[in-house]
This record gives sequence, C-alpha cells and structure tokens, in this order.
Amino acid sequence: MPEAPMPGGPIIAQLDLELRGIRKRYGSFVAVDDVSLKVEKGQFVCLLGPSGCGKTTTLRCVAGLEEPDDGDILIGGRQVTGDPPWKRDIAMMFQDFALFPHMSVAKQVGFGLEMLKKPRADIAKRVAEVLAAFEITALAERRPAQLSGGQKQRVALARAMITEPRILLLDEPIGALDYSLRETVMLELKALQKRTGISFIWVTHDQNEAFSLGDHVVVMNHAKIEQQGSPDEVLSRPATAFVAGFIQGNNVLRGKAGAADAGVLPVDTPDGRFLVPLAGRAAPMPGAEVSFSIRAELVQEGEPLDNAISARCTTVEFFGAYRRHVLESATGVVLKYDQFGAAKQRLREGETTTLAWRTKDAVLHA
Ligand SMILES: Nc1ncnc2c1ncn2[C@@H]1O[C@H](COP(=O)(O)OP(=O)(O)OP(=O)(O)O)[C@@H](O)[C@H]1O
Repeated sequence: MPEAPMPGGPIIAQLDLELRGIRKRYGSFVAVDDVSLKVEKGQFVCLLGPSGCGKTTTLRCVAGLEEPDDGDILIGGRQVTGDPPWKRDIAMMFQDFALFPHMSVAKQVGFGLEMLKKPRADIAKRVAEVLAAFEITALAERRPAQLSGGQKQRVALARAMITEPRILLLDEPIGALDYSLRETVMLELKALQKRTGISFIWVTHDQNEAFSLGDHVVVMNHAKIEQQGSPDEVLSRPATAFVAGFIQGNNVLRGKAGAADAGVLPVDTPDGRFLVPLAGRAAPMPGAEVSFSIRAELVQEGEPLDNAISARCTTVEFFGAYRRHVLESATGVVLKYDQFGAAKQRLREGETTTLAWRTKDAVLHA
C-alpha cells in the first residue's frame, strides 16, 4: 500500500544547515542580529559583507565556537545547540590556517580522526590517502614553518576534509595567499566542493570570490542580512541601497517618490526626475525617501533614452575588456559608466556629457 502523504504539505528535502533567528551579543554590542538562513544539500554559500558586519561570528556560532543568545541552529535537521564543535558534523578552515606549529603535516591531517577516537591503523591508512589526494605526501614530516602559503592551505584543507564533514566552514580561506595563487585555488576548491557534495559556507569580504563561487550569496551589514539569493539575483536586483553601493558597478540615486502610474514610479532627485519600475514592489507613499540603482554597464552616453543626467568625467580607468568612467553630476552625485570594446567616441577626463538609461534597467530598493 502506498504511504499516505505527510500532513501539512510536501516533504521538504533535508537541509544541511538551517539558522533560525540567530542573535549574538558581546555585552551590549549586537554582533549578529536575527540571522536566518537555509543551506541545501551540497550548496556553496558565500557570506559577504564589510569588515565587522558579523560574518565570522555567524560562522563561529555554526561551528560551536560561540553559542548564540537566541535562535536555533539545525545541522542535517538536528538541533546542535550546546554540542561541541566535533559533534556537529562540520569542519572549519581559517584564513591563517590555524595549523599547530609543532605538529608534522601527517599528524595535523590525522588530528580530526584522533579526536573522534578512530583506531590507529585506520587513521594511518586514511591519512596516507588524504595526503596523496591533496598531493602533499612529500611534505608529511614537515612542520608548518617549513611550508609555503599554498602548501599550508592544502594541509589545512586536508585536515578539514579528512572527517568527511557534512559542512565545511571557511573563513576567508584564500585571504592569506598571493594574488597569483588565488584564482587557481578558488577553482580547485570549487571543483572539490562539487566532487564531494559537501556544503561549503565561505566567508569573504571580496565580492569577486562570492559571486564567482557561490550558488547562494548572503550579503550582511551591521549584524543583519541585507539580501540573500543567487549571484545573478543579487547582482541584477540589489534589494537595498547598501547592497547596491557595496557591489561594484552600481550607480545609486536618492530622491522623493512621486505618484506611481502603470507600474512606474517617478523619483525626484536634486539632479532631476527619473522613472523607476516598481517591478512588484508596493508603490511608496508620494513624498517618501527612496533610492534606486542602475548598473554602470547599462548606462549609455549621449543616447536619447527615458532618463538622462548631465555629468562631468573626473576619472577614466582601464580594465582590459572595458573602460570605466567616473563622473560627477551638477549636485555632486558620483556616477559610473562602463564602455566595452572599441568605441567611436571616447569620453575624456574633464569633459561634460549626458548619461542616459532605459527605465526598465533601473532597480528600486526597499
Ligand atoms: N569576542 C568578542 N568580543 C567583543 N566583540 C566582538 C568579539 N568578536 C567579535 N566582536 C565584534 O563583533 C562584530 C562582528 O565581528 P565579526 O568578526 O563577526 O565580523 P566580520 O564580518 O567577520 O569581520 P571581518 O571581515 O573583519 O573578519 C565586530 O564589531 C567585532 O569587533
């Protein structure tokens, strides 16, 4: 006989991690405020935000290195409140790699299994396998001081992965590496994550890392989540002025709402009136302070489009595939305009021009 469906709707696939309203205070200072997050099986999640916004504290709560004051943490559907780190089915990797200075590479890599009190012979066998998999067998007897940055990173990763955790927590894991190594290591880690199906929660303040690696990007500011979604959602539809300003390449304008008509909101700014699609948002009250953004690559120069602003070019920066122009409007608003490939006309520093964009390309913030 087929099983009766569970009451209360469809069965939801088990999540690797769920945070429900996490709050963490240090004295009267709130470091993490009402953070809720769902991590699906095998997902690559990036926590992105400026220094001090609470990313590391959130990660430390998941790891069991801090206990939240409020909220629930579920790993694989199980409440882990009060459990020590080694009982949480997680592993953690830090920016400075936190290797034990007096321990050989082989000993460090086996440390997690020793904590779990596995038989000696099993540990030795597994360590040999993992050293080989991470191509560090030749380094087995070295101490951390005898390793390069890239080698330390591999050792730290091998040590974290040996227990085959459900979730790997990575705090700025490539921050200490030379720029030349970062790209390669990022690709390796992404491939490793896909191959193993382990969920990665990767803390970074580098948006390039977050948007190129994450399946799900969580943007934090002042202890709270400002926005979370796919990289594409966050990039193309920043939910708040903070997110738009934090992500490179957005122009943020502020003004007062007019009366919305046919899904379009007029916004009066010191630089003139602009039209912004509501795109599903409720129309703000006329007179309310609002903000919106337009991506620098969607701005055009000298084209007769719905929205136009006069601005003076202050800087031109070259980025290989495109040129970024930084401009200033008559009222001092800084604007960016990107030009790709060979262009007929080149805007130069000191010149005044008209920037324009289509109404559909503007994004209204909450
Ligand atoms: N043990 C502590 N005692 C007091 N305040 C703390 C403690 N740990 C963190 N904080 C404060 O909590 C806030 C959040 O810190 P957290 O390390 O989580 O930020 P972050 O987003 O990871 O920053 P960064 O990118 O600089 O590492 C900061 O203002 C920090 O000074």
